[in-house]
This record gives sequence, C-alpha cells and structure tokens, in this order.
Amino acid sequence: DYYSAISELERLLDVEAFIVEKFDEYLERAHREQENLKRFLDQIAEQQNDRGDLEEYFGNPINAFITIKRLVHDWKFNVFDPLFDSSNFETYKNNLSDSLEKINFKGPTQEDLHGATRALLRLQNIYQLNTDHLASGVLLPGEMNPLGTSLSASDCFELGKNLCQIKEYSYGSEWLLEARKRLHGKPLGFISPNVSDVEILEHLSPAFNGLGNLKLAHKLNNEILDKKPDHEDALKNKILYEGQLARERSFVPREQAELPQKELKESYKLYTQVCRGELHQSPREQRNLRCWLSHQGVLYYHLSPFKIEQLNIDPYVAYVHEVLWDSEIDTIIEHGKGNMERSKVGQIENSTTTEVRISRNTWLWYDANPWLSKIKQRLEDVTGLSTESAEPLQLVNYGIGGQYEPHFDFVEDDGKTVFSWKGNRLLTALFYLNDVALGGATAFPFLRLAVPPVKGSLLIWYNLHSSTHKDFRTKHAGCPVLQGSKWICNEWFHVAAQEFRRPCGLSSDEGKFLHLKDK
Ligand SMILES: O=C(O)CCC(=O)C(=O)O
Ligand SMILES: [Fe+2]
Repeated sequence: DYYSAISELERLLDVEAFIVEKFDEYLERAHREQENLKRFLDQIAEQQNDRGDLEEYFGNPINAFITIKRLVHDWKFNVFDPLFDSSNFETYKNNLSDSLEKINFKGPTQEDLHGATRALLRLQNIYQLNTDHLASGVLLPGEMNPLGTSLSASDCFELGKNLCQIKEYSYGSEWLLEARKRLHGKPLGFISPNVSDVEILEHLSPAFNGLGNLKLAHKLNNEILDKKPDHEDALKNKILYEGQLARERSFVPREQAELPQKELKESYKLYTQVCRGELHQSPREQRNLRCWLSHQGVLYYHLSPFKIEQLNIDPYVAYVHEVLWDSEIDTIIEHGKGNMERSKVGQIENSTTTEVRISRNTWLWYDANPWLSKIKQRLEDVTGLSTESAEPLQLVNYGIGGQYEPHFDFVEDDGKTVFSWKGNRLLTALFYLNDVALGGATAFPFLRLAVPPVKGSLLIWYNLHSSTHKDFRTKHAGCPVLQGSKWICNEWFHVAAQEFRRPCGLSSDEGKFLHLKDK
C-alpha cells in the first residue's frame, strides 16, 4: 500500500513522472513523424505541381527514375512502414487500403525500379556520363543543372544498391560513393538522409570486393565494425576478406570478372562510339554526298518535290525531308497509342522481350486504316518500290534509355519461313515522328554514321544488294534516348514485286562483306 509511507508515495510519483516522460517522448516522436509526413506530402505536392507537360517531364531521365523510386520505395519507408507500425493508425490504414482497392491501384514494382536503374546505367555507359554530373541533373558537361532535378543520398543509395545486385560493381560503387558524399554534405530534401552511412558501407564494401579491390573492401568493412562492433555480416566478411588477403599475398590468382559477350563485339563498340559522336565519316568520305530535289517521275511532285539528302552512297542510305505533315503524325500516334506493347525480337513463334530492344510498338494495317492510303502512296512514290509485298506500318516508341542494339533487318533464310513468297526485307523506310532532345540517333556502326531524328523526315536504306543477297554492312541500331522520348514508324519493303523497279545486276553479290556478319 502507498498510504502508509511517504517513501512509497514518492515511488508512485516517480512512476508517474516516468509515464509523463514516456508520453512526452511519444508525443515528440509522433510530432516528428507528423512533421516528416507533412514535409513528405508537401514535397510530393510540389513535385506534382512541377510536372507540366508529361512527355517533357518524363523525358528527363531523372524524373522517370525518382517517380518510380518514390512509388516503390519512399512511400513505403517514409510513410506506410513507420505510421502503420503505430497501432492507432489501424483505422486509417484500413480506410486507405479500401480506397486504393476501390480504384484498383497497382503501383510500380521492384521490377520497375530495376528497369529504371538499368536505363540510367545504359545511358551512363553509352554516353559516358559522370556519376556526380548525373546525380546533379547535368547531362552535358558544362550545362548548369538543365534538368532542374537532382538526386538525394537515398536515391543514389538505392541506385548503387540495385546496380550491385546485378553485379554492376563499377557503377554501383560510384553511386554508393555519391550517396556517401551527399549524406555528409548538405542534406537535399526530406528523404535524405534516411539512409545511414553503415547501410551504404554494407553495399560499398562488397562492391569493391566484386571489383577485385580487396584491400579497400576490407578497409570499408572495418569502418562498419568501428561503428557497429557486433555487425554480423561485417564480422563474417572480415574473416572472408582477411583469408583472401592472406591467399593473395601468397599469389593465388583471383577470378577475373568477364565482360558480357556483346560488349566484346566489334559492332557494339563501334555502335557506342557512333552514338556518342566520337566516330563519324571524314569530310573526304562525305564529299561525294549530294542533296537534291526530286519529283521521282510523278507529276504532282513537280510542284512539291521530295528533298533528298544522301547520307551514304554504297550501301545507299538517305534522308527524305518533310515527308509527313504534323497533322498526319498526330493521327498516326493517336491511332496507335492505345495498343502499344513491349517490343520483342526474334521470329513470331519464339520472339521474346530482351534488353536488346527496349521500346513499345504496335502495327497499323492499311486495310483497317484507309486514312493511311495517302502515306502508303507517298512511300511508293518516294522509294519507287511496290507496297504489294510490304508489311503493315509499325509504330514504335522509345522512352528514356530506350534503344535497339545493332541488328540486321533482313532474316537469315531469305525470309522463306517467316515471309514466304514476299522474300526478305529489301528496304527499310523509317519515319521520325518527333525531334529527340538528346540521343536516339539511328546508328550504322560499320558506316560510321549516326542519323539524328528529324520530325517528319524519312530515312531509307537498302538492306540487300541488288542481287537480293544480304548486305552485312547495313547493321544498324537505335541509340539510347538520353532526354525526351522517340517516336518512329517503320515500313519494310520486300523483295517480291520489285522485279521491274529494282532490277538485279548481272553478277551475284552473295557472300560480299561476309566478314561483318558476326562482327
Ligand atoms: O530506332 C531506330 O532508329 C532504328 C529502329 C530499327 O532499326 C528497327 O526498328 O528495326
Ligand atoms: Fe532495324
């Protein structure tokens, strides 16, 4: 009992004081949580207000990444996890899940975040972008924050961690170091710093081990142990690293990380150089190229001739400018937009989605879309070929980091299995439906040619020699889109029905430039 002695009452007051203290702590924490939540919500509202034109907004690689990251990661860690843990939030939680269920909301997934990570990696790789520049929103050296967005310590951490998960230790470690730099520097936004130095080190140390820099991995691992002496993984890694270091001192060779097969290919190396503009034709090579106005023998075009700009003579590659009206472009995109699917490679029955081709596409059949007849006629007029054996029009859209790695448009067996009587793909006619802010050129690695998209222009090239044998010099690619998005439309003309329009020569071209086939 408490009444019999003051000492017990004193204890009661102590307990009461303790409870007050605990409640104070609770309120303070709740207040902090609310403030954090408020700041989080304010910042989202601000970012939502900033978005303006959506094509333009998501044309910025950093906006695309942070939007996905915010939905996959930040909401969970900043709002749902901490708040839903406190039990009085149960009612809110149920209300919220009910509301989300009602509108059938499915947010982006971890897979989306990985996709966005790989897109940034590809851009960095092909355009050789500095990590610290990209983190500050600078795509071209010298430009001052043109994207107006920069990444927080937590964004960089998430990127670095994801990159290490796919064994991209080199870029992964750079992003983790960037996260560390941003953690120690001025905090950017509310999300930062919700990542700790130890968390970064937990990924950075194994990344350097993956890169073969065992000594640095060991040193960083020790930094974890300085901060958390009983960190389980760090203790395990310490034993592992010290064992490896001891072996290394006795000259046991380590396994070397191998470059992926494709990056060893000559055409891939040339492709990245052509996309970056490091490799191009010399003025001497270009001096025989011509521009001219052509009516192609069609009366109508005497009044409004085609504007032809030669880009390569043999094999023949040319731009035809101002072929599509803006209104036609709008109609094409309007009709296809709703039916776009992730592009595949390979022949119909065993085609798959791969990193080789990252875009979405759909087909527009001429029969089903009579409004296309004028465009079809124009394609015949400009190429001088028949569309009798042509494919439907293919509409393609590439997002940030979207690309199509070097490939041939013709198929191996001259089209016997997939194209039957039509024969192989003779000529590619590619319409550019918009200008691309940065990147997205059509690249011909063996011709040292990068063709930048020009809205309304048509790019044409022959994939086959005049004897209809495959021309291996026509390997080509779509460079990754660095800023903006890219819309194109493909038409493939086939061999059949062109007998009188593109006659063969007297000799066979079979096997010419065969050495380029697998290069
Ligand atoms: O996107 C490009 O510029 C090239 C597209 C291409 O080669 C194709 O779709 O076959
Ligand atoms: Fe192609």
